[in-house]
Formats: sequence, structure tokens, C-alpha cells
Amino acid sequence: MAETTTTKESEGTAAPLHVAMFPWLAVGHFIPFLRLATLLARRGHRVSFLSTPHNLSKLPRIPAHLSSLVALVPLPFPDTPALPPLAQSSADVPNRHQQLLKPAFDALLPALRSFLQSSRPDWILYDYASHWLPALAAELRVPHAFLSLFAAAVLSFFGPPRELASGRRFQPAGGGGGGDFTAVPPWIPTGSGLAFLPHEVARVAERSEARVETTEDGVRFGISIGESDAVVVRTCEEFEPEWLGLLRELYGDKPVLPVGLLPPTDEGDDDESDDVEGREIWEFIKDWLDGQEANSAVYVAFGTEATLTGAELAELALGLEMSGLPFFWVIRRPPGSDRDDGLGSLPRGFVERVKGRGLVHSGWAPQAKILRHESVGGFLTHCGYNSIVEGLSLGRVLITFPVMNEQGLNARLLRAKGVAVEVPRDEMDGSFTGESVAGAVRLAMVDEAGEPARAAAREMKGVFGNKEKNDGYVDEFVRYLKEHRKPTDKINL
Ligand SMILES: O=c1ccn([C@@H]2O[C@H](COP(=O)(O)OP(=O)(O)O[C@H]3O[C@H](CO)[C@@H](O)[C@H](O)[C@H]3O)[C@@H](O)[C@H]2O)c(=O)[nH]1
Repeated sequence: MAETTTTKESEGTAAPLHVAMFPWLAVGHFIPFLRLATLLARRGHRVSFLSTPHNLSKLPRIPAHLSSLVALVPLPFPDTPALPPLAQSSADVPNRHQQLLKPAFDALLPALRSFLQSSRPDWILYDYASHWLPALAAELRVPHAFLSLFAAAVLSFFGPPRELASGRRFQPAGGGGGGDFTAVPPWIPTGSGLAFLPHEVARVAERSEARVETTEDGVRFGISIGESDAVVVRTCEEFEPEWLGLLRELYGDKPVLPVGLLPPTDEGDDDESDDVEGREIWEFIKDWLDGQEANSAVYVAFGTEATLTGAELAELALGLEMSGLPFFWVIRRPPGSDRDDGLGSLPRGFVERVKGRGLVHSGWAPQAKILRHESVGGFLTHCGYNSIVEGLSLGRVLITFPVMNEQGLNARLLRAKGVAVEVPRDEMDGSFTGESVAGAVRLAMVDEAGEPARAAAREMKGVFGNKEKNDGYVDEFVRYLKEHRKPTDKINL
């Protein structure tokens, strides 16, 4: 085939970029990708945000004045009879069936290829799961960067990309692999304590129950990192200097670029509640928050993927009741069930007993807005990275209750940074008592012994919530993208 070389209209560092973004099928991934999309659009760059139609229809609103710069590009979701209708993201699928989404995600490759061939973006930013994307982008000569929604400490824990891509890192240590996730790996300082607890590993293993023939996550990670042109990490030098340093050593020549923490802004970029129902929910919550004293209430939420067992919900409820403190608790509706509001496991009479002091909400709640309310002092969280960023960007002390994925590592990182109090649990089976919840909540929120954690969390606001610093990282990232875009565009005819 003949190859012609054309000069791009956009050539030169002054011209705006066209950046494609392709997140994994998870709400906790759409939100930060979209936040970065908005930040690029604010700087005059064009973004193509690629996902499946149902996921795109549920994204938070893009500010009206930027919407012409952010194109939502639908990629048809393949027919997957094993999944419930319209289940196109991890929030719609129970944990044990999560892996069913992977083959469906992989089947988006041909549509992505067509998009890249016809649109020829300057860059594509992709997530950990599309291990096939770097080869595709390289073939089409599209610069491609892996956008890590995981902290540098977490990436460091998983180790060098070659080891990950070989599949050895995620194999049990006894079977010849390096995968004892409960041990601090040899390339990490032992004193860091960065490792999973046995019960956290068991929760992750639940996923294998569905027995889906698909590339395992470690391999996806390894190839996504190893074959990228650059690794972009949602973090900053001020929060993770030691881990960014180690990551650069582990990744060799690969550029490692911190993009800042991508916190929610108070400029309405994350305003999900522009529909009537959303506005009503917020009014209701705000009324309750307005009635609490400043810094007094605990916000309790576990993200979009974790489903707690009935026993865990019941014990948490007892703990919140025993703490004697005001709380606002968001309970997620179990995926795949229209009628179950998730409240059935709460102890009998609990809602009435805590009435006035504690409020339980079933379903979606505007988390970023709630955390911004001055009544909220602390956040009992599953340690999803978005929740951590949102809480610390407002200086809220964290009470950690990791459930799955990398959340255990996040909890260890927060403990090392001194900004959190972890709910004590049995290391082997994860069990805990209401007393341990109440103790952790009171320590974080009111006890004198918890003041250092509260002070450290307040201080983190200056890092996580620092607009100027975070903007600086995005500016630096944009500069890199501009400097490393392809000056000419080769088109195969
Ligand atoms: O009722 C809700 C529920 C969630 N959110 C928002 O949804 C996001 C949830 O993100 P996160 O806190 O990270 O939780 P998950 O979506 O459960 O997190 C998944 O994605 C994260 C980022 O990769 C990982 O750290 C987690 O382990 C993984 O479970 C946040 O922006 C929340 O503000 C709401 O606004 N309202």
C-alpha cells in the first residue's frame, strides 16, 4: 500500500490538541477520565470520550460552555446474554460476575480501530483493562498513554510491567508466581507495610467464581503499562514523592507523569444533579446537613462496586449507632435488582432509633457536594481512590474500611500518611464488631488521641484541594502531550 505523508493542521505546539479517552467500564473510572477531559477542554483542547451508549448516557453533565469541545463517542456494546440488560459497567454487575464485562470490553476493539482510523487523534489515553490498545495505537501511529487511576504506591506494589505481563505476579507464590499479595514485595521498603491483608485477597478472589475465559487483570495491567508511550498517574510529587521515585526506577525509561489529583471543583463541573430527581435528593440531604453542627457529621459510603454482606451492614449500623455521632450513610442498591433497596440487613428498629441523628439513603447521592458541606467532618470510606481524593481535597479525616480491589493498599498508604483511622478487623476473615466501628469513628472524629489524624487530613487539603498546584500538573501534562504528538500524520492508502 502506498503511504502518503500529510502535515497536520494542528502541527506546532500552539495548536489545540485532540485527545481520545477510553476508560474501563466503571463509574469510578468514567468520573476521573471525564474530569481530566473537562480540564483539557477548559484549556481549549478537543476530547473524544469513548464508551458504550448506556454508559455515556449516564455520565455527569459537562458544563454547557465546554460541551462543544467534548464529543461523546458511542461504541456499540456487544450482545452479552450472560449479563443483565443494560449492564454495561461494573456498577451494574455483582462482584462475582465482574469478569463477564472483560470479553465485552475486548469486543470494542474493531469499533475503536474505526474511530482511530477516521479521527486520527493526537493522543489516546487509556485504562488498565485494554491491553490490546497499545498495539492497535502503535500500528495506527497514534501516541498512547496509560492513565493510571491508581496511586503510585499501588502501581509500585504490583511491580515491573514485564513481570506483570508475564502473568507471574498474579499467580500464587506456591505455584511459582510472585503473587503473595499479603507480603511486602522485595522492591518496596519493608517498613512501608504496603501489602494486602488475607481477607482483602479473599474478596478479590470471589471474582474468579464466574470462570470467564479472559486475559487476567495482571497481564492487562502489565501490557497496558509496558507498551505505553508514557504512564500518567493521578497523583502528585507532594503526596507521593517516595512512590513516584520508586515507580520511575521500576519502569526504567518509561516517562512517568503525575497529572495531579483531579479533585472535584466547586465550579459545577461535577454537578450530577441537574435533573429534577437529583435536585430533590440534594435538597433533602442538604436540609439534613444544614441542621448539623460544623464538622460534626460522618459521611459513610462505599462507592459503586463494593457490596457489603448483610452481616457487615448490620455490624456497621450498630457501630454508627454506638458512636453517638451524627452520620449520613449511603447504601448502594445491589446490582441487578430493581426492588431491593439494600436496607433489609439493617438491624430491626435501627432507622427509627437513630432518627434525627443519623440518616440512611438508598441509591445514588451527590457525594462531592455532600463532602463539601461544612457539617461533614469525617468520611467512613471503602477507600476507592476517587473517594480518597474527594475527602482529602476538603480536609476530611478518613475512617477506612477497605473492601476489594486495591482498596487495602490505599488504606495502608493513608495510614502511613497519618490521615486516616482504620476500622480494626480480623486479618484472616475480615470480621469486625460494632464496638470497633464506634471506636474508630470516635477516635477519628472527636477523641483527643485522634487530633493528629484530623490535623494531618486538614493539611492534606493544601495538597489534594490545591487548585493552583493541580492546575500546574495538568498544564505540564498538556505541554508534554503537545511536545510529543506526531508532527506529521502518515496515512496508509
Ligand atoms: O452514590 C454515589 C456513589 C458514588 N459517587 C461517586 O462515584 C465515584 C466512586 O469512586 P470511588 O470512590 O473510587 O469508588 P468505586 O467506584 O467503588 O471505585 C472503583 O474505582 C476506583 C478507581 O479506580 C478504585 O480505587 C476502586 O477500588 C474501585 O472499586 C466517586 O467520584 C463518588 O463521588 C457518587 O457521587 N454518588
